[in-house]
Amino acid sequence: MPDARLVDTKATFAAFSHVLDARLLRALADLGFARPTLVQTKAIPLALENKDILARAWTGSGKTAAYCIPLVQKVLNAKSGSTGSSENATRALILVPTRELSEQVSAHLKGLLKYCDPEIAVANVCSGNTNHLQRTVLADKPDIVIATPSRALSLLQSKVLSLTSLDSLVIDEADLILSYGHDEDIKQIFAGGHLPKVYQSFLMSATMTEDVETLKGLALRKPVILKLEEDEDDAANLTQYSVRCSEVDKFLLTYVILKLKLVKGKCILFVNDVERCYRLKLFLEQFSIKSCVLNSELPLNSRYHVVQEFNKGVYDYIIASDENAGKDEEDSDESDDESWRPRENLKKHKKTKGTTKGITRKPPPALPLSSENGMVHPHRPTQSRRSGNNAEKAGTASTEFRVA
Ligand SMILES: Nc1ncnc2c1ncn2[C@@H]1O[C@H](COP(=O)(O)OP(=O)(O)OP(=O)(O)O)[C@@H](O)[C@H]1O
Repeated sequence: MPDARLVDTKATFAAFSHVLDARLLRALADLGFARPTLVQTKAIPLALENKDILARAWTGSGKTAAYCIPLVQKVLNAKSGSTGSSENATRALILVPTRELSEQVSAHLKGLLKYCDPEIAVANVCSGNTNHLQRTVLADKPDIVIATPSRALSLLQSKVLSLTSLDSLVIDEADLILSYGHDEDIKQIFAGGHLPKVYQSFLMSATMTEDVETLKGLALRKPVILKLEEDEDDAANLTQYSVRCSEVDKFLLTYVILKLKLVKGKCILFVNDVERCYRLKLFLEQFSIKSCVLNSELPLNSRYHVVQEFNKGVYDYIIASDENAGKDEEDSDESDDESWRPRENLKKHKKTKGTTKGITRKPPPALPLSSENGMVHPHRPTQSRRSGNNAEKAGTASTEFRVA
């Protein structure tokens, strides 16, 4: 449920009955969506007028439905035969940075399509299905495809996915997608002749970053820009402290900070490389401070296990490394886990130092972590950042600090 301040109290979904299919309205009612959020009120009619949209609104403000509702409606229109052919064709592609998000979007669409099944088919090609299964699913030309850019590109290049009938392209989490190492893939999707000449694009983002500007140039033509957040940026909610000390004192200082509870509650400690994770863990163990280690050398299952243990309270401290272990993730099963990418916080941190631009197929696959109510998630939490802030006020959220 979005923050009450993000809901449009003057609007109802019923007011969209002239543009939205009754089945969609029924599904929205079943989902408990009585009123649209602000971003939905603005985006839905504009999207149905085929405008390119850049929507910037807080996490948890309902951006997913803001593009999914018009997407579904447009597919229904196209399939009704009045505005197009009823032949099977992929008409919408939703690009997301991580598999986790693809699952959320897929679940959301499933709810919206409750009464349109089987008329509209959705394929989430980020999920753990085998290539063979994905080929079979895509052979039926599902109406809506959800993919990470790397997956979409490989399916396009192998001609398993065809976008010749594409009506709508969505880039969700546009502020994160490039920092998750997808920049080359995205460029190739746009430059590789995979897209038709005319289609509508949506860029959905929680923040306005240089990456969003880059994507805007690539994906949008004369977009309507919806800016539905206050001019408050994340940094306004953060306090950053730094202590200059010698290398030999760093671990000791970390111990003192934890021991004296200068940092309260759960804590994520960032270090520069994998080896240092273990060194700091061993160091803290000498003082009976238990911690767990999280880095890109651990297998996927272990990483999730570590995060779960942290969330359950088995450990109060995660020592995490940003270092890219350098393994070729492209062909392994784990390549699907694109949640193992730098966190937006890290990106912003680097940005302030002016070092993020020109990302190629990098970047250090830092951490899939974000914290919400003290819980760590392998992805940015879906709740409003504001609720995260409240949690911090309540003293329950985790803290992050860097032992460089
Ligand atoms: N109009 C609405 N009425 C009630 N609940 C809603 C409405 N729109 C969205 N929600 C719910 O609010 C929550 C947050 O929505 P959503 O995940 O779409 O936000 P978002 O802006 O896309 O966030 P993110 O930036 O993380 O992608 C979800 O649980 C969603 O089901």
